[in-house]
Formats: sequence, structure tokens, C-alpha cells
Amino acid sequence: MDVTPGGTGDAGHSAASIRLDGIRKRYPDGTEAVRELSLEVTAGELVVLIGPSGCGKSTVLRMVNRLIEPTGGRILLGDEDITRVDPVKLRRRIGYVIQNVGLFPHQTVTTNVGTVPRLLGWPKERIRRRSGELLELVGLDPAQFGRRYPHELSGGQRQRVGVARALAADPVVLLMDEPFSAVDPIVRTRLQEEFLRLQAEVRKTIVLVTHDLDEAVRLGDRIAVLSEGGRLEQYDTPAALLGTPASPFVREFVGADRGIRRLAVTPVTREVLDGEADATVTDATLPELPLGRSAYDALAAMLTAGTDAVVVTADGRPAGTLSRARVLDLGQPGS
Ligand SMILES: Nc1ncnc2c1ncn2[C@@H]1O[C@H](COP(=O)(O)OP(=O)(O)OP(=O)(O)O)[C@@H](O)[C@H]1O
Repeated sequence: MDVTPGGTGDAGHSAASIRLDGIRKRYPDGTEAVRELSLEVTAGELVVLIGPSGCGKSTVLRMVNRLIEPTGGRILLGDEDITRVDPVKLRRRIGYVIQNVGLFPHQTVTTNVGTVPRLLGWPKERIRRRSGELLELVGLDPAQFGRRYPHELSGGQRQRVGVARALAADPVVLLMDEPFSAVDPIVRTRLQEEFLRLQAEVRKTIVLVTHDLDEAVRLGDRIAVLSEGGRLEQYDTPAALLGTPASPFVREFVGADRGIRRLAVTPVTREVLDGEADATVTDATLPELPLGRSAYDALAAMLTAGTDAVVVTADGRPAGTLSRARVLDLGQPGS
């Protein structure tokens, strides 16, 4: 099946960059939710907004699709200043996924997924094909699930339908507000993994809001840490954020266990090995780990096997060894 965004013969949009340029939001009661925020998201990048409750994450997200009108600044999608376009038309170009999905309860799954294409006036047959493709893309068999109603689905399945609906008209940008927080931790981890696979395929520009640092680290190409008033404390890759927090606020926010979190986002590469392995000598007592797995996986393998090192393999052959001490170094700042 062709699951690319243009899979039904549509001229697929490419993903657009997003530029927040000094945006501000002051609510009518005087609350300064966002004092001034500038942030760039590259086309095809997944950026996570994280920060304490009330710091303005949702406000920022909802200004991008104009569910909330900014009180100042500009928002550019590609080269277009979207603070000046019709918000209703704008929203048809931007996918939006929220915590409890907001599926229409009296419509079938297929009809729900086809919402935006219908608004855009696509012919019925094209909508039906597109809904089917999208359901397959998110791992739901259209024959089995297409005719069901939302209450006939599990929480995780509803969430997948929400993602399919958001992608249906091939939006240039996807906004996600706590998309996985309504499901239990096991389902959540699975949805996150599926979502990463999906993103590798569709390469949308995504801004995702979460409370969950593990989710941010797992999903984000870059993470923006906000503090009260939408102040940007740090904007960095997960590894950089965990390795070198830019301020005491970020240091506290990422927590005392940032070292172990950092291991999970640090791949085992040839450069970090303790030494060239003698490929003719394999130590049968040491566990093996393929190059490219995380330092966290290496440590887990050592703890499981009760050893102080792993043999790292490339294409099934030993490439070197990695000691426990070396792994622990990788969790330290500045390594
Ligand atoms: N309609 C509104 N009127 C007045 N103040 C508002 C309104 N909506 C949000 N706020 C305030 O703006 C600030 C930012 O809210 P926002 O929902 O963007 O934060 P958040 O970081 O997404 O929070 P959470 O993580 O708890 O969802 C908060 O102080 C909130 O009380």
C-alpha cells in the first residue's frame, strides 16, 4: 500500500517550517500566559514543549492554529504570516490531536477520519480510500474498525483514530496536546513507538505538548523547556538538554535522574568503545549488543548478565568492548 501523504493521488503537501516571532498572549482578565516567545521548528522536525503546569504550553500550541488569538508577534508557516489568514481555512491545513481525541460520538470511525477531507469537498470515493489508508497507517484494519463508533474502541484505538483524522487531509503541520496521556503507561509506550514509526514515514512538522519528560526525550528531535509566562529556558536535543542543562531551572526540571535518562538517548557508537576488539577473540561470557543500541541497553545487558562489560557487534561481528565504567561516564555531563 502506498501510505505516503499523497497516497490517494493527492499532490502531497510537504511539511512546513514554523516560526514563532515574539508571540505574546494576554488573556482578557490580564493573565500574561505568554510574555514573549520566539522559536523555530524546522520542516519535518518533531519539537516537544514541556514545562510546569500553567507555563503556557497549550496557549502557545493553540495560537499556532488560531484557536487562541495572539495579542502580539507573528507566526510564520513557511513564509506565510498566519496571524493574517482566515483561521477556519488555516485549521484545515493543520492537524490537531488532543488528549481525549474529541471524536464525534455518533459518527463511525471512517466518517470521523474523513472530517477534514469532507470539509474540503473531496469526492466521496476519494475520502473513503483516504480514510482506509490512514487507518492502516495507524495500525487499524479498516474492514474491522471502519464501521465502529468511538465508544466501541479502546482508549488506545481511539487515540490512533484521532491521529489518523489529524493526518487525513495531509496537513503541513501537526499539533498534539498531551496526545498519549489518557491511556495507561503500557499502551502509551506502544503508541509512542508506533507514532515514531509513523513520523519516520510521513515526516510532518510536529509540535507536541507533554508533561512527561520521558515522553519528551523519547519523541522529540528537540525539546523546548518553558517556564512561567512561556519563557524559553532551553531549546535543545534531548541529549544536550540532559547533558548540559542551561539553567538551574532546567537542571531541576530534568531531575536528579537525568544521567540515566541521558543513557537512553546516547547511542553506542564506535567512538565510545573502550578499544578495538580483537575480532578473533570473542569472550563468550560477555553479553553482546549491536552497535547503535543505547548506552542504557548496554548497562541493562551488563546488569542482567552480571558482567562489567559488553561485546559490541557490527553486522554480527565483534567491533569492540564497552565497559560499565565507560557507560557510566556517558551519563555524565560534558562527556
Ligand atoms: N481563557 C483564559 N483566561 C485567563 N487565563 C487563562 C486562560 N487560559 C489559560 N489561562 C492561564 O494562562 C496560563 C497558561 O495556561 P496554559 O493552559 O497555556 O498552560 P499549560 O502550560 O498548557 O498548563 P497545563 O500543563 O496545566 O495544561 C495559566 O496561568 C492559565 O491559568
